[in-house]
Amino acid sequence: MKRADLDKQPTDVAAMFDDIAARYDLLNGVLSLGQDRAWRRATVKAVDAYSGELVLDLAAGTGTSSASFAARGARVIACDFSQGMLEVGAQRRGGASRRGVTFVGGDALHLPFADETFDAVTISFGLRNVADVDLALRELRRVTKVGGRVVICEFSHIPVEVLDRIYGRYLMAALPTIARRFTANSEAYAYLSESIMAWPDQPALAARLQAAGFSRVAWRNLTMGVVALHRGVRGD
Ligand SMILES: C[S@@+](CC[C@H](N)C(=O)[O-])C[C@H]1O[C@@H](n2cnc3c(N)ncnc32)[C@H](O)[C@@H]1O
Repeated sequence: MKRADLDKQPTDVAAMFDDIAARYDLLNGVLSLGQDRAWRRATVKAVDAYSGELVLDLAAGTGTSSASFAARGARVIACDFSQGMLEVGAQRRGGASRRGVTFVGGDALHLPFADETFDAVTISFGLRNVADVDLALRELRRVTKVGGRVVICEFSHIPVEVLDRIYGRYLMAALPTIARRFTANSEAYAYLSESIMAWPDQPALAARLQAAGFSRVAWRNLTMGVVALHRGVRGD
């Protein structure tokens, strides 16, 4: 059983997701108490992709969100460095390039795309897992066209302290226990809890987006801040 630690060594992270790929989407629904669908709908709305646009869905995993962007007519590159996640995604869609979604292997820290390629770039529940968040943000900016947009959907923090503490208890105690019933690799879900607790809050992530060169940065809380949607624009 593979699990990553908070140093997020790329080989450990990729191996962990290879390991859980087959049950990944099922577990998302269970552990989020069904909220994941609403989070994805909000992300699709924020990306606001339209017909003819080229969208990068980075750390796309099995391409669950990528499919929703493509359903609006955009062409979507679903990029990830876990071969296992990409394979499950391609299998479910009947091929590695089908119905507007093309699965591509690639590392967020060295994106295999030319400068200013995409109309919009987005990453859902992926940024928290990369070893160098600031480098990944700079890479996202590099491949975005001038005037293009970035949308980050990531677990975050509930701004009301007492609620955040209760949520922290769910993360550290209940979540791995529930995961144990559904997957042989419950250790991966202990990593999930730890990495959420250690993740920067909403204003701190916004500051890092700005430091990476995005402008008009703003965010919106979903489920009281359990998840936050950050967005920004590449200004020049
Ligand atoms: C929690 S999953 C999210 C998958 C998908 N975006 C979703 O919303 O279901 C995190 C994904 O990030 C990918 N990932 C983590 N670090 C990465 C990196 N440096 N480059 C590319 N993908 C990465 C993992 O392989 C995994 O598929």
